[in-house]
Amino acid sequence: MDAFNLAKERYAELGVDVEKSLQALASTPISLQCWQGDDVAGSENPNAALTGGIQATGNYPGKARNLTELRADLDQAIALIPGHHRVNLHACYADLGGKKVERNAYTIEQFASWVDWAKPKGLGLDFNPTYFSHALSADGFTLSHRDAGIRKFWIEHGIACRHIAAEIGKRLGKTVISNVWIPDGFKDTPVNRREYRERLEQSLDAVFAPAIDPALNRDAVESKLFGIGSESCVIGSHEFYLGYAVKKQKIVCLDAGHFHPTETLADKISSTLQFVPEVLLHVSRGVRWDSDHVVTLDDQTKALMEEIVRGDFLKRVHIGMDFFDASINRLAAWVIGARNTQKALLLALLEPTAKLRALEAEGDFSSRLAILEEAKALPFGAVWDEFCKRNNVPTGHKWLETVKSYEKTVLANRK
Ligand SMILES: C[C@H](O)[C@H](O)[C@@H](O)C(=O)CO
Ligand SMILES: [Mn+2]
Repeated sequence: MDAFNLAKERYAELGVDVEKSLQALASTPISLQCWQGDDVAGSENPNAALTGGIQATGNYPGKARNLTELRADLDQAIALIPGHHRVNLHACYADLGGKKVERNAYTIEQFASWVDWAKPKGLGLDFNPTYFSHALSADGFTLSHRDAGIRKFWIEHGIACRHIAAEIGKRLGKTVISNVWIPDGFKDTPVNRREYRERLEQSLDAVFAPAIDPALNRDAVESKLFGIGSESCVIGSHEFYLGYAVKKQKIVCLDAGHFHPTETLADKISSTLQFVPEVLLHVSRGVRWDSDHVVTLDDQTKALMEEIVRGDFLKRVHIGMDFFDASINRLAAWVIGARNTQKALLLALLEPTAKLRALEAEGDFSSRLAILEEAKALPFGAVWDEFCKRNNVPTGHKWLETVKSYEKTVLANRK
């Protein structure tokens, strides 16, 4: 018997249907963040500084210099990730065609070429208004700004982006998840947090006022603990957005790097989903701070996927990645991060959850712990390899050969 069929038997002994797990994995897309391909430079002015308290560190050669290169890199990375996936766009990746268009005047016209690229591949797209790297966010404030004119500009940008997202959803026939993240915050202790948060609530109400078909676009809000330059206070904190999302029934975006290092996203899934309809994940890896390292198959990511599967939440959780590592091959970063996110999910899907639940319900916590620990030694690798084979992507580290050859033939020519 081959390794996969032996693995199937081992899992079946614990009541796990491997084929069902593989089906669930195949129908769970991962949204690949386009900004990993060019260090969050965007297409408006790729040489402008990245602001908003986020940083891509490293200078690995070959970063995409325009949308054509970025899409080619995405195509190559996606070809090495098993399953069907999505690409997460930021508004600053508008296709301006050499024209000057302000962000509050963006329409589907600036994103039509993304749709044309995605549609024949069956790729879904997600969207984000861009509230950073812009003259009107230079002092670190956008939707909560004390200047009404600046707030108006960013509200208009937010509304424009929701309409763009809805049109993308319509053209692709796939719902777009739009995520609002703003950098607003204080380096030093403010004395009027209240006023900033009241203004943020009013601005968000204005952004979300136009009714949009939820089958085309759904809105998420993303909190943060601190950023570079907003160490003392972030206006859009977790409590702020959780409260807002519960009140307005919006999607809560949980970024793995946006909490205190001793907190885990895993524990937040079931409590958040008790009060809001859906959760969007920014799967990431903070090393000592919100450093946006590439996702590894670490305990945090495994625990996160376990909670989603154990709570039967897969249909209510959108899985996206958010890291930007410029110190390694940028395609490799996408592939490593996405494959690890999927491996963590597969591990969770292969857990003998029904058996464990029954033991827990009986109060037999000794057996629960014993089975949980023994399950860690089950032959998961053979199931992962089978998933890769069925999806015509390389097993093991063989995908690296393709990335290396792409580096030599394509990336090396980008000087
Ligand atoms: C580029 C993204 O919008 C950004 O990373 C945001 O999601 C975030 O996590 C900021 O820290
Ligand atoms: Mn994020």
